[in-house]
Amino acid sequence: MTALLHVDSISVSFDGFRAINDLSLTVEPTGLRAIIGPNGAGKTTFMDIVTGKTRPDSGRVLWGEKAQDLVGLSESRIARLGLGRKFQRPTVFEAQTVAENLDLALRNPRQPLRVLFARRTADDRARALAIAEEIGLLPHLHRRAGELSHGQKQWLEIGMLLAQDPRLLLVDEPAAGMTVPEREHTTDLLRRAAETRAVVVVEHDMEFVRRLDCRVTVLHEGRVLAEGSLDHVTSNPDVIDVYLGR
Ligand SMILES: Nc1ncnc2c1ncn2[C@@H]1O[C@H](COP(=O)(O)OP(=O)(O)OP(=O)(O)O)[C@@H](O)[C@H]1O
Repeated sequence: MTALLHVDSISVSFDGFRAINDLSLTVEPTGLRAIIGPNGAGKTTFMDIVTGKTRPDSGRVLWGEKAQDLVGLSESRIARLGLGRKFQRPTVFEAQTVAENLDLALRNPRQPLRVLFARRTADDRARALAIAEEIGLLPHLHRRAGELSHGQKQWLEIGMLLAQDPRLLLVDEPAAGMTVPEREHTTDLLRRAAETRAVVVVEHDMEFVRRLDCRVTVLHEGRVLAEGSLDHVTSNPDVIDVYLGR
């Protein structure tokens, strides 16, 4: 299978400090991947580079069948190519209802002109309902997003990203601040989303990562320290030393 994303030997320094150090990493077109690692390992910087927020000093970020290099492209251009990013804190439109939030996302897909000229089609309506059901918010369609629980806001934002049908979804610490049932729902949601696209989850919570039941990449000092199943990486002595503690 051709990789969807191939990060090839990227490095970036901030004030002489190498936050990403010759990092190479490959993401397949479908499935879940968890990225873990101690504070300062470079997880956020990795996502910043892939999404065009930070430009690497060297290396390439190759995307899709044509291995297009994303380095130097704007964040909006990269998003339009099919990379969606979910930040840790939910950023939904609090004054709008769940339905309105999903509508906005559906009318703001990867073609920016569509948002200007779009009329709401029956198809959009059906998709909004399908997404609301998928994220578990069908009973809350007409509530303002600001009234939702933290977990529900996170699901709404994931739904808004799914509305844009990204080929790769990058999700930063989705389980933070969630109750146990909310975490279980989030796991299900991400796993289903990963049936048809790549989903990369940066997460500290090892129980959550275990539930994701996927390939895990451990970052340390800006490079890959270990990769494989969670059991494989957590039995690696280097990972135990730098991340898990003895
Ligand atoms: N814009 C910046 N300017 C200076 N240093 C930065 C900048 N961004 C990141 N760093 C440094 O780069 C290193 C990697 O940071 P990064 O946020 O990517 O780590 P992380 O793995 O996401 O950590 P955490 O788990 O704490 O979020 C850290 O030492 C951080 O202080």
